[in-house]
Amino acid sequence: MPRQYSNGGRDTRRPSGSAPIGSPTPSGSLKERVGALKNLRPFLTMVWRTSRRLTAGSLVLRLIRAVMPVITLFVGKLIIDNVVTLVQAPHKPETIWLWLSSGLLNRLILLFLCEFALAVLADILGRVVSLIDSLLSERVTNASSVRLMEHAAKLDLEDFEDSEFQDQLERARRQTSGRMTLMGQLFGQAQDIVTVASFAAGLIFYAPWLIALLFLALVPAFIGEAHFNAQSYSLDFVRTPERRELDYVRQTAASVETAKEVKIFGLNGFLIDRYIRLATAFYAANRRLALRRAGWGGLFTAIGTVGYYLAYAYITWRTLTGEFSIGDLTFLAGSFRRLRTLLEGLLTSFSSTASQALYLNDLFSFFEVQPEILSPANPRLFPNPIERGFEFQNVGFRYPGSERWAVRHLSFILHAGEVLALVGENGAGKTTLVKLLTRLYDPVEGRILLDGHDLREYDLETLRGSMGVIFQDFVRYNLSAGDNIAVGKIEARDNQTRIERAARRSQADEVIARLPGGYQQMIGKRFKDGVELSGGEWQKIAIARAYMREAAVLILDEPTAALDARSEFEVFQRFKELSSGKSAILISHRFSSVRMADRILVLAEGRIEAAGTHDELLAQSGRYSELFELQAAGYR
Ligand SMILES: Nc1ncnc2c1ncn2[C@@H]1O[C@H](COP(=O)(O)OP(=O)(O)OP(=O)(O)O)[C@@H](O)[C@H]1O
Repeated sequence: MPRQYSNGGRDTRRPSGSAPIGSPTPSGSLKERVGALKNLRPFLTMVWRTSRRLTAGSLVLRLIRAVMPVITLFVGKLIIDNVVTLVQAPHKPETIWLWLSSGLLNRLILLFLCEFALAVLADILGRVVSLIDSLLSERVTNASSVRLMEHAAKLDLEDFEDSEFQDQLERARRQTSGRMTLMGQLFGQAQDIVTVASFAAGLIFYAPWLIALLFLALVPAFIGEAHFNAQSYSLDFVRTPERRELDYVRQTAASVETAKEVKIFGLNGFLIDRYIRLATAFYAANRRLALRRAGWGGLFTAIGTVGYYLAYAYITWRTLTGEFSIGDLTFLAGSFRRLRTLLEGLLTSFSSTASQALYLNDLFSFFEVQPEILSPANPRLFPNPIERGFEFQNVGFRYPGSERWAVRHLSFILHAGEVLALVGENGAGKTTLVKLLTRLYDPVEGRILLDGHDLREYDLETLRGSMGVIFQDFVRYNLSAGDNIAVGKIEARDNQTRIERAARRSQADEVIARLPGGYQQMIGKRFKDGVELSGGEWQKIAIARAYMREAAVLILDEPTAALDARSEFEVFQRFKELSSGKSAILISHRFSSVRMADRILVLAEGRIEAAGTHDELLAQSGRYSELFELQAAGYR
């Protein structure tokens, strides 16, 4: 059941592989950008919910700051007018002391003090606002990252295995930190609007049509900005797969996980070439856009500058005719200049806000992806104990996007308390069967029953909680040895007795006893003082996770391939003893281990080819005995 990954209403589903860099979807059209403004509301709600105090603080202080420029400029005008009056006075005192004692300077001194106080206040407010903004934006980044992780945790495995979903996740992940400039920008816009209004009020009083001239002069710059921002977004959007590949290549070329193989195979050159090829394509596309943007941007700004000088000439002329005072001239020219800069900034930031809102689509549309594997409205509780067991009834499953059935017509029962082994060649469908049993996927055909009821009727959390599964590609957590076991039941992380019991059961206790830090020892090489383990040692630790869970169903999907023959034998013998009373599945390619199971299912090409005990299957002289003989011959 292929699903559609939402991306702001655009259909970007395309065949796997990637669009060439610079392909024109999405368009980032005006309609699309205006539509994206709806994202600002949930975004601002997210900011507000993160910290009401900081958000309100930032806004209030910004509003105070907003009116300060016009007041400062006006005080400047009063100072100049006052100076002009004093200069023109017929009898001027001769020394500074006489000036001061005459009282003529009182008004000027007061105005100076005012301007000084305003400058200091503006500086303090500016610093406090940027402090608040940086604290707030860090908190918003953290909060949205947490929300992203929480949401990702709800989604299906199917989602994670889909490359388009990975692109979407990558875009969303970038937005958690990437959009923080947006917050400052929106708040800044609110502040600038108030400042513009205050300057405009002054200008309207003196020369209303100057404002019209100003707007006209700025329109081309605005349209240009909007256009290039949209282009930039669509370039970014279509390049997500390449960007992920770029990150992947960089990570592969330089990480602890890959260093061994990269060195031995001498892959550095290959990886670096690949990186350079991708990065060069990125650079070329970026450069093209940057050059066009710079060219057009320069032209549009020049139009704005012409507008400014026309207005300046007009004000100067009216000052010459005596209609405006020298103070008026400085105030008006200053207001006009500031207004132009502010409006230019505002118009471009409006356009960039609209584009950034497009980026928010990536984040919010990720939150809209809903899991399909869910608990029903009135779920059944997992039976304790399991009475009859699990029954596969004609189960078939195809991976999304695949024409081939990974398993089909599977019908068998895993009885309560039974240890069942699955054997079969690579790709036979063993892991898929386990994924279906644990509801990582739901069957496409048929159904799986637990004690007579469809698995889908049970509460998903308790169902998964009742299963201790270790896959062949289990995770090697760069955590302490104890925590590596505790992840099997993270709620019991502080229960050291339980951790040690699980370790004994999987023989991980012997591994841990040799570690310098014991259970506290950091394992894996990623962090300081980490100790690397051998493949088999990692597996023993991972198997302990299954015991840590103390679950009703135990499944080992071949996490034992790296164990030496004796260890695997012991691990499985113990697994058999410990799973008494539990239903268990073990998957292994070693017949010495498989033969311990109560019953063995032989899978071939997604179907059950034979079933029985070791001896029964040998007697049938089918694939099982053939594979057994092959392996036995290797030891003779
Ligand atoms: N995530 C996936 N998406 C698409 N196809 C998959 C996926 N995982 C497995 N398959 C396909 O399903 C089939 C069964 O795979 P499965 O992993 O169940 O085999 P297996 O018996 O566990 O093999 P092995 O012994 O190698 O672990 C294979 O043909 C494989 O290519």
